[in-house]
Amino acid sequence: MGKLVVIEGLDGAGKRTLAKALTDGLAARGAKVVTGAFPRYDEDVHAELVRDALHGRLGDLTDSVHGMSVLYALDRRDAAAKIRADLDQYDVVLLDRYIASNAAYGAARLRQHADGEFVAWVKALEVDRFGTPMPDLQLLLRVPVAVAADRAAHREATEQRERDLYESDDDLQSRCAAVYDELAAAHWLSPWEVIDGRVEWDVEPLLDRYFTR
Ligand SMILES: Nc1ncnc2c1ncn2[C@@H]1O[C@H](COP(=O)(O)OP(=O)(O)O)[C@@H](O)[C@H]1O
Ligand SMILES: Cc1cn([C@H]2C[C@H](O)[C@@H](COP(=O)(O)OP(=O)(O)O)O2)c(=O)[nH]c1=O
Repeated sequence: MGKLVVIEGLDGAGKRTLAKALTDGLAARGAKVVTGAFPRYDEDVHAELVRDALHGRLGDLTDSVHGMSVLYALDRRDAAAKIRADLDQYDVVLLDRYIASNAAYGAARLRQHADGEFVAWVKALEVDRFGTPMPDLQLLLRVPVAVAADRAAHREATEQRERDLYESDDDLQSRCAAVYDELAAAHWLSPWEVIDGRVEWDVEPLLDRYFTR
């Protein structure tokens, strides 16, 4: 049975970059790794709707925090069987964003904290009701909001990728960073490790701690 490892953090924190480094590091240690990312924009109709909503194409849908969260949750519900099959076949299933993204962004939008009603609602929906697999380890890639915003802006300029509704809201990103810190401190759904994303990180100590065979 493989381990379900999740990378969480703000938009532009460097999650995609960390996923690549971890994948390479794990492969070098002989581990079989498969990676994925949520939302699955090009694979799932709910994720497609999320993209449309975040770019202003679904009217007032984005006004509803619960409505948006249900779409993200349905994307993961439809991926659950594949995640389970991958866990049978691989040593590590590495995901860029997962259930905690719904908890952090939704609670931040509602100005709640990690011990509030919304985070409990996400767990009840995704874990208890939908049976989406629980993570084994969650990695919070922690960077100051300004750094994440700069990186997201840089990527927008270099990759011609327009920032979406959440990405362009600095206050939301600040509140979201606070909820992420609380989720990590509470070890919500699994143990969490916090990685300092300001500096050039080294994944080897983390791999030594969790992935020695
Ligand atoms: N440790 C780092 N130092 C400097 N720039 C970084 C670092 N990690 C990522 N970046 C750059 O920041 C931008 C956003 O990184 P990315 O991995 O796409 O973030 P995310 O997936 O969290 O949105 C990219 O242009 C990437 O090259
Ligand atoms: C996966 C997920 C993402 N989000 C938010 C975080 C991001 O601001 C936004 C888009 O996800 P993101 O991973 O940033 O997609 P991309 O960078 O490829 O556009 O959705 C949730 O609110 N809940 C979720 O369950």
